[in-house]
Amino acid sequence: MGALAEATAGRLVYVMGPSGVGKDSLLDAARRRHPEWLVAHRYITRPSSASEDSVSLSCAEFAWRRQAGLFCLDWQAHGLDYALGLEVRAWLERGATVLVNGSRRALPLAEARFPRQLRPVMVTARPEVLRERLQQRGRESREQIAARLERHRQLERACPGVHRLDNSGALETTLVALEAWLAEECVS
Ligand SMILES: Nc1ncnc2c1ncn2[C@@H]1O[C@H](COP(=O)(O)OP(=O)(O)O)[C@@H](O)[C@H]1O
Ligand SMILES: O=P(O)(O)OC[C@H]1O[C@H](OP(=O)(O)OP(=O)(O)O)[C@H](O)[C@@H]1O
Repeated sequence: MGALAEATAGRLVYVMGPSGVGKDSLLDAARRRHPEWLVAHRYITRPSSASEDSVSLSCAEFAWRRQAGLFCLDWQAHGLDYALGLEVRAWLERGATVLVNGSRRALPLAEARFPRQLRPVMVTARPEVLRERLQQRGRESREQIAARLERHRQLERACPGVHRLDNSGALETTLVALEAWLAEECVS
C-alpha cells in the first residue's frame, strides 16, 4: 500500500475568494511546503500566465473534452470556461488531499459533485488590498479589474458559514492558518 492509500478518505480543499485575494499564491506556497498535498491545475480557455498553474485550452478543445466527459467539474466566469479534470477523482479515491482554486458561484455544484470530500474555504482581504494586488499582478486590463471588483461586490456575502482565512497580511500567516485548519479537521 502506498502512503496515499493508507488514508481513509480523500478531501477536496476548495479554495474560494475574490479575484486578487491570493488564492493561487496560497496554493503555490502550500504545494512547496507540502509535497503530499496535490494542487489540481485548472483547464481554462485563456493563455497560461506565470501567476497560475493552469492548462490553457482553446474553446474548441474545452468543448470537446467537456462533451467527452473528461472533466469532473466545470464552470464559467469572466467570459471564460474553467474545469477540473477527471484526475482529481482518481487522486481522491487514493485518499489524497487535493487543493483547487474554485469559484464561489460554482460552490453548490461542487458540493453536489463531491458531497463527502468537499472542504470549502474562503480567502478574504480588505477591499483596498484587493485592488492593489490586482493592479500589481498585471494579468488583467483596467476594465477587467473593474469588472472583477464589481463581481466581488455582488458576491461579497456569498457562502455564509464557510471557514474564512484572512490574507490581508503576510502569505506565510495565511498558510499557517490553512495548515492549522486542515490539521484540526484531521483530529476532530
Ligand atoms: N499575502 C500576500 N501579501 C502580498 N502580496 C500577495 C499576497 N497574496 C498574494 N499576493 C499577490 O497578489 C497578487 C494576486 O494574487 P493571486 O494569487 O494571483 O490571487 P488570486 O489567485 O486570488 O486571484 C499577486 O501579485 C500575488 O503575488
Ligand atoms: O465565482 P467566483 O468566486 O467569482 O470565481 C470566478 C473565477 O475566478 C477564479 O478564477 P481566475 O483565475 O480567473 O480568477 P482569480 O484567480 O483572479 O480569482 C476562480 O477560480 C473562478 O474560476
